Amino acid sequence: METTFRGVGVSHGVVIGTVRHMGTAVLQPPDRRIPPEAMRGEQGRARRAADVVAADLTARGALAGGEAQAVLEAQALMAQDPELMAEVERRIGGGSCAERAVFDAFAAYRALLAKAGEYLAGRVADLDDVRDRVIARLLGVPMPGLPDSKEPYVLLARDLAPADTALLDPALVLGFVTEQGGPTSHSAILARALGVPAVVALPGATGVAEGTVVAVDGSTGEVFLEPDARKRAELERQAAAHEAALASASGPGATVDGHRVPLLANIGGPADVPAAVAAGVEGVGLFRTEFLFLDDNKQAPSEERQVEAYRQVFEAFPEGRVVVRVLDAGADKPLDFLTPADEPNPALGVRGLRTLLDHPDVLQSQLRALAAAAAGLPVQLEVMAPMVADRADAKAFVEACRQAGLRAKTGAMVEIPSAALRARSLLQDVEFLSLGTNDLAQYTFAADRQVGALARLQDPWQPALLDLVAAAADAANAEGKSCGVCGEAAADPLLACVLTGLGVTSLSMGAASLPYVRAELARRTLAQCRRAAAAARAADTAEEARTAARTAISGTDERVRAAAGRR
Ligand SMILES: C=C(OP(=O)(O)O)C(=O)O
Ligand SMILES: [Mg+2]
Repeated sequence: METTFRGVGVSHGVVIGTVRHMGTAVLQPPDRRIPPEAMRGEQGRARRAADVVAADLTARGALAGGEAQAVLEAQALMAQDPELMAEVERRIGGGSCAERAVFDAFAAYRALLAKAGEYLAGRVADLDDVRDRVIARLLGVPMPGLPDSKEPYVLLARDLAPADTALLDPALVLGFVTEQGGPTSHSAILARALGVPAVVALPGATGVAEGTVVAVDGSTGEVFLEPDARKRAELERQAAAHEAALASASGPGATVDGHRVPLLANIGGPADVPAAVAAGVEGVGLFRTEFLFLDDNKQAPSEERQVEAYRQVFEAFPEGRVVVRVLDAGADKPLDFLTPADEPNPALGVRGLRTLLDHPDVLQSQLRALAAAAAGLPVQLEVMAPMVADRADAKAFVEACRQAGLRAKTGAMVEIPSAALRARSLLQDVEFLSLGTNDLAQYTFAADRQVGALARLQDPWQPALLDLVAAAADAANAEGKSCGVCGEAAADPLLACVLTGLGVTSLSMGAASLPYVRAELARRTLAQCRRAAAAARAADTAEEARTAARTAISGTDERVRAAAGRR
């Protein structure tokens, strides 16, 4: 029978596929004692498990080829190492069960390797992986790490760490569902970057059995187990209608009655530029520069390296607008050489602009590199600071830009409620605002964005968050300045219309979301967007705001009819 679960949809689209689990590393198996008559059988079980793991590693090596093959073959040899197997059998002879004997024998071998200098010590991680695989095989649980599958699948996991996601093969992962993570977590941002449907914060997701067929609707957050033929047909129809709507919209962002809302890209470096250009973005609304600094946790990258990376991005958008955010270190992006190690609450500590004002040399070097990279190019460079709290912060940032000789528009990110409430005061110094709704939600609701259990409070449809967006947009409007959104809120098509109705002047998002936002905006008039915005703000909960906006926006409008008549 079909069962439906609901989590938080974070990456659009519908997909139907077979579930494969992300395996977790094996914890220490209990020391179950076995009677003497079971020992031979147990030794055979251990040998067979090691043989199967070795054969599997060799087969995967042959498939991968190159350097990966050498590594996997070396691991296969470890699994069958005669001395190691003899030690496993000796321990089983002493009364240990196979899982525990493997765990203890590998631990002894591991200690030897770790002591044996750099090269062998580097192989400790490979040895641990072999141990976890043999134990997983003995326990009959999924292998650790990403599933070994040649067939495309829907990945189920408690959460996905950046290290796991770096290895994801977009050709195999049809979509994913996680138990933890909120709309602004790593898993969600990655899903959007890959362009696969995803649902996060779904309690009990990992309880769904391997091999179950599921349909994942990344827009509504619904996950259907074993959908029947009728449900599949309905979902496929919806997906096809969606694709057709996407294909019909192109060009710059605008409502059907011609109110322009530039659609810009969020990028993390030059590697994200091709996808952004392919999606037809009108520029970059958020260039997160942290990527350059994360390579080396001990020092800032040289000015020359920075110039090279920035220039690559600027050259890709000749005459386009590129909004660069200066380094946002601290909290979820700590850097050893900048972030204090002893903060009791790093999200409320020295991060973002606060870090840079404490390290003016790092800020000056970055601003000089930006100026040098833009020199002689027609790019419209805008530079903004993360985590601006008040006018003193805004003033200090503008002054730093002036000192570095940077000729660019200067702006402030609105990520702290104080900045939204006093936006007009910030705008006496900066030339534009950009709403970072991920952090703005975190600080408005005192809800850590990394904690999946608080997903309800990080929902960007929360009316209190919409009130703060309206306050910032109204202030910018009154000052004749721009106010964009570059947080994940801009990637939700219906919410993008609401933000437009609230008066924001541009929307910046991961490239994969852009066609959905463009298509939705192109179906609505500005008046409809405004009605949806008013209805959402009048609601009391995020869920009610979503429903109210959906109802308000779908009412017919004279200008829609007029626009349709002209076509
Ligand atoms: C865009 C934002 O910045 P980041 O997600 O990089 O903190 C935000 O906080 O909304
Ligand atoms: Mg932020």
